[in-house]
Amino acid sequence: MAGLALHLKICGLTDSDQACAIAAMGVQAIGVIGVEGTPRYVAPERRREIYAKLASQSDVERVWVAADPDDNTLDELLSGEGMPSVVQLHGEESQARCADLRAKYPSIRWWKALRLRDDADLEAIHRYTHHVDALLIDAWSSQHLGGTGHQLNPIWLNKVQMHLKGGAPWWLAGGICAEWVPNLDSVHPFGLDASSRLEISPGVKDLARVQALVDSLEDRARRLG
Ligand SMILES: O=C(O)c1ccccc1N[C@@H]1O[C@H](COP(=O)(O)O)[C@@H](O)[C@H]1O
Repeated sequence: MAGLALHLKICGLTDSDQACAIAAMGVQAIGVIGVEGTPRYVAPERRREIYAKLASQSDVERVWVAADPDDNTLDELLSGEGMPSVVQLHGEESQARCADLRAKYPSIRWWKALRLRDDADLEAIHRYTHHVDALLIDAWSSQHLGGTGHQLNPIWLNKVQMHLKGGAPWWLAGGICAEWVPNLDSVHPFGLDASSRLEISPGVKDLARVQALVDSLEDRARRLG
């Protein structure tokens, strides 16, 4: 994928063949959901199969999306074949918890998802940014932790971006798809994280929509070049 300036993570995969097909499109990260009771949840053994197959065929980041994982779960899942390279914390983890996990598992990269509603939520950026390897900025929903397709207001994103300056690299999530890319001209995340707007049904991606997003990022990179 020559010329793609923004990194791309495709999240919510449930099938190893589809995960590998998307990795082969040149994306940098593939996410699998480990939050029980959510529509794209994949059980631990199957997650391991997906990560193991990805690791054998590509060098993409293998992201485990978790919400408030306990110590036993972490000890069990962050060892052996088919482990993730990144844990994306999508729950209520405090900044102290993030710092502890990062110190305890230094070979894993720790990303913290922040679900933002309004200006009052922006102080969280400053609390977390020096305790994680990356932040993931997502849109707020009162009912779901993620995977909602809700998009952040592109004008407000300019303000969000000012708070992120000088901190950890950040990924932008929330309803990302090819049609949304033109909103990014003045916003410069490290990468984009896309899921539900690329789907046929929860956990099943439409590869044509994934390819359209890849293509639109290449066009953007050429245009801003
Ligand atoms: O996708 C899910 O089902 C999910 C469940 C629980 C926590 C996080 C989840 N998804 C994360 O949310 C972002 C944004 O999704 P979308 O593009 O707005 O649908 C997704 O990439 C995951 O990281």
